[in-house]
Amino acid sequence: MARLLETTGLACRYPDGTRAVEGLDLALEEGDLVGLIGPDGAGKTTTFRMLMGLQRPTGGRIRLAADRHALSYVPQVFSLSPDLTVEENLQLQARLYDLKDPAPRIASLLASVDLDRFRDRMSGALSGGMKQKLSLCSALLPAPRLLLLDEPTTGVDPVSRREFWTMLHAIHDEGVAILFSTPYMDEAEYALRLLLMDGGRILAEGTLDGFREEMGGVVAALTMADRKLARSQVAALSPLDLFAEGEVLRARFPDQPMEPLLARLRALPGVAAARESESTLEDYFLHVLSAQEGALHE
Ligand SMILES: Nc1ncnc2c1ncn2[C@@H]1O[C@H](COP(=O)(O)OP(=O)(O)OP(=O)(O)O)[C@@H](O)[C@H]1O
Repeated sequence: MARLLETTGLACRYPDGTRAVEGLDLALEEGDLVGLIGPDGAGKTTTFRMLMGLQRPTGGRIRLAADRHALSYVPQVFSLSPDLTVEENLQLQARLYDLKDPAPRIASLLASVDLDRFRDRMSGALSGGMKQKLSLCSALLPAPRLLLLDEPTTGVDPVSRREFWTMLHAIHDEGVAILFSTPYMDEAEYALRLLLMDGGRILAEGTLDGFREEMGGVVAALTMADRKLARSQVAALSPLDLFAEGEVLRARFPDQPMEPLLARLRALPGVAAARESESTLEDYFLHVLSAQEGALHE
């Protein structure tokens, strides 16, 4: 697969001393559909801004295989004019990209995201989901080979989110490589490859199945009658990982038959119920973070 973009040791330290990105090695290729997953403040936006040439790196380098127009970007915040209609915004962008005869392309892009009915609506009056679709059309106007999307679904309702992912997959099927960021762990399922980012660094790279295999073990999800008691009782069984997710306690144990383990857990004081669970990306994130903390304290 042809390499589209590569960074080595990419870093950004803001003037106030914040190290937003540290030593990022990233390679994106044709056919890629990569999710950059990390909590608020992980350094995702800063990474995108550096890739787009909007933020000057303070270390490392970026190599673009194709020319800059092969790269398009949908920023996190709606950045088209609210005072222009949907169609006018795209006409303006087409002019900025110096596209010849853009009308048929604008029409087909609007139809592909079901926005053609709203072409005369002021962009500022669109819903969050519709604004996202318009931003997507704008980014696709110059027919990019690589599309960068910074948290495209943050603040979008669940139905529109699903619809947005269907559209993105169609775009990917047409041969556009995609790098998206998200703080939502459940959106990992939409990516073919995952990069987990925190504190300006990539903590892990791979697939959800690969992460599950690496972690190994079996996971039990416990409902607690008494949180404190349940936690200390389960901790006494020396699980590999243990953390609370809302009202549920998740515990990962070494590989073993599930039913006897569940029976043992159900019998513990403070535990109301126990069932088998599949490892999630959140489990892996916490697993990696706690392994790092462990390494720091060794
Ligand atoms: N202009 C700036 N000056 C100083 N620090 C900044 C600046 N912009 C971002 N930061 C800090 O850099 C770190 C990374 O921020 P960044 O916006 O890249 O993260 P993010 O993963 O995109 O999170 P979010 O979803 O909150 O935007 C954070 O600690 C943030 O507070």
